[in-house]
Amino acid sequence: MILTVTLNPAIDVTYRVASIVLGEAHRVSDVDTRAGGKGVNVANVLTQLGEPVTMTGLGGTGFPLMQDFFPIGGACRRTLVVTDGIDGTGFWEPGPQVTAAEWSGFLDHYTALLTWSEARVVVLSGSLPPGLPEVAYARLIDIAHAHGARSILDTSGAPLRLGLVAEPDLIKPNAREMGDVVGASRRTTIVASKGPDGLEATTADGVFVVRPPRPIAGNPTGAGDACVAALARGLRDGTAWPALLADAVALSAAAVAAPVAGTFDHDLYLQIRTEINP
Ligand SMILES: O=P(O)(O)OC[C@H]1O[C@](O)(CO)[C@@H](O)[C@H]1O
Repeated sequence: MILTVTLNPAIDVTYRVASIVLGEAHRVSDVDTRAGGKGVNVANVLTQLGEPVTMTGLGGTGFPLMQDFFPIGGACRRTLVVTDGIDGTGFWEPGPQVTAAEWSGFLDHYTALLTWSEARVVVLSGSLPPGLPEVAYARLIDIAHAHGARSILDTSGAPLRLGLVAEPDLIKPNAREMGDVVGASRRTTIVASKGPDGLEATTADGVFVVRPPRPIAGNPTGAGDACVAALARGLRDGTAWPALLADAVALSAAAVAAPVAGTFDHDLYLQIRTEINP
């Protein structure tokens, strides 16, 4: 089983417009509203792939997908993506203020989940809401490792730099985040996402690069989450790096082609997977 952790989930709103012009008013042709946040998107992609997954995190008021989320008193944030079908522009609210008692309650809840769920891989994704310590991810990685689970960390800035101290098994920085991973332990695999140029994995077995066979237009929001879903499945199964990266590149591209984050175009995924064929 794969456990995804979303400490700062969101109600993701996606607006479709004909084109985006700064300083102008826009007529919205389509509105999509759904529960999101990076770990939720990873879990949704894994579910569509038929993989067993459990979601947890901090569920503020108004967050509709409570399941194994730990309830907190603040309101769930919203995020907004405006897309013209060729690209997307995102606006991320900061999230609710989390109290020390809520964080401590979540740590107990998370430890209990790891004890009974037999999670083999824990995916920790996204920003931290206000009030959480910047070492939050390091703490959660330590607990995951103590329960025999492997860990994937997908975040940025101080939570990423401090999370590295706990030696996550895998991180997935983009070009902007590469400066944050300079001190990463040799035990941590770095899968650098290079946008349209694909993925480069620096691993204990060497460096592997896989590029998408052709450019895909659409809404790139959530493509990184689809990539993490493939990496989590591959880490759980011990898939060899060339095949694992091909899977992650194909799933990311198929997510760009889907209109909203947390979904992907299944036919395109299989097609690109065959085209890469490592
Ligand atoms: O947690 P953050 O880094 O603020 O990112 C949140 C956002 O990222 C996405 O997961 C896309 O990757 C959106 O669904 C949105 O909720």
